[in-house]
Amino acid sequence: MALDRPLRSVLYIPASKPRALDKARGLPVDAIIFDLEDAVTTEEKTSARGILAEALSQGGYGPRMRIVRINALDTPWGIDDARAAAEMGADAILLPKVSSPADLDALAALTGDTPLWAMMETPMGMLNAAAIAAHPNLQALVMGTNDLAKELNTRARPDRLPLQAGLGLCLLAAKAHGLAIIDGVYNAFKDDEGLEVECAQGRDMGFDGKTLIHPAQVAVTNTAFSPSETEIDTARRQIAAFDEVAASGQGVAVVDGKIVENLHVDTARKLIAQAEAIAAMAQDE
Ligand SMILES: CC(C)(COP(=O)(O)OP(=O)(O)OC[C@H]1O[C@@H](n2cnc3c(N)ncnc32)[C@H](O)[C@@H]1OP(=O)(O)O)[C@@H](O)C(=O)NCCC(=O)NCCSC(=O)C[C@H](O)C(=O)O
Ligand SMILES: [Mg+2]
Repeated sequence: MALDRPLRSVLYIPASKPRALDKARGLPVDAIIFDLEDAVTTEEKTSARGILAEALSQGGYGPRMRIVRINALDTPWGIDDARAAAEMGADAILLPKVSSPADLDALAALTGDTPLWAMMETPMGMLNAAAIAAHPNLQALVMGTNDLAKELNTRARPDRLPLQAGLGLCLLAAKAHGLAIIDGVYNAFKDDEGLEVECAQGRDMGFDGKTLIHPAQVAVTNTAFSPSETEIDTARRQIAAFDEVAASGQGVAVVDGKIVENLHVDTARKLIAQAEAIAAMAQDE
């Protein structure tokens, strides 16, 4: 299931917090994950489901993609969450701790045609990433770097070296199957500089965007995952230069001292399309 839209900033909102659910209606995020899992206490699990259903029925989220993260199906809440989420009219349902395609089969049996997203956050999930990404109902992978770090007993490092194998496997799996892939959260939500570094790393690696935990992280992330003015200018000049040489029967142009072939033009056109989609989304808000 291909998903062709901006997903730079994907904000988690605890479904138990009406004030945050309301605030999100005015935030410039590309997508929202309404969370019934880790951000919601055991005592609030059931009431959060009702609060979320009410918020989604009221609407007001505009062009933002709406995803509901349920509890795992082997928890006391998972099956009821899945059934309720399928009735909420969300754009997708996100299943945590997916370790094999069978986890998604079990969810799809409860949710029908609703598109699915998968949290990638267990060692077995990393090893089965290719099989998981091949699931027909799946639209996107979301990295759960907190759970993955816990399972691997890693130390936190700014370069995320201990997580690189898992991040890389999931990226390859997503790209091989044409899925979107969103990077994990940056926990220090008041540290803009650290967030910038981690966003740049994720963007360089090929992630489509980053999951966020606080509104203060939105601006930095949107900027990091948007094409810059320089990139847009270079892409336009590459397309023009290639069209010019192609008209005279040649297959290679040179821009800024670097060759431009048809594959580079594909990348340039994709970048321009992304910039246009971001601009269109901003107008819809
Ligand atoms: C981290 C927080 C607990 C901080 O909350 P709070 O102290 O209320 O922050 P502020 O006072 O600075 O809030 C200012 C206003 O912003 C609103 N707000 C805060 N957070 C959000 C949000 N996520 N979405 C929308 N709005 C938000 C507050 O309501 C204030 O509004 P107002 O009063 O009108 O000014 C809190 O940010 C929070 O709970 N964040 C989400 C945490 C979360 O979702 N965790 C689970 C996901 S992370 C994860 O599980 C990843 C994965 O599974 C893994 O394994 O890695
Ligand atoms: Mg997690």
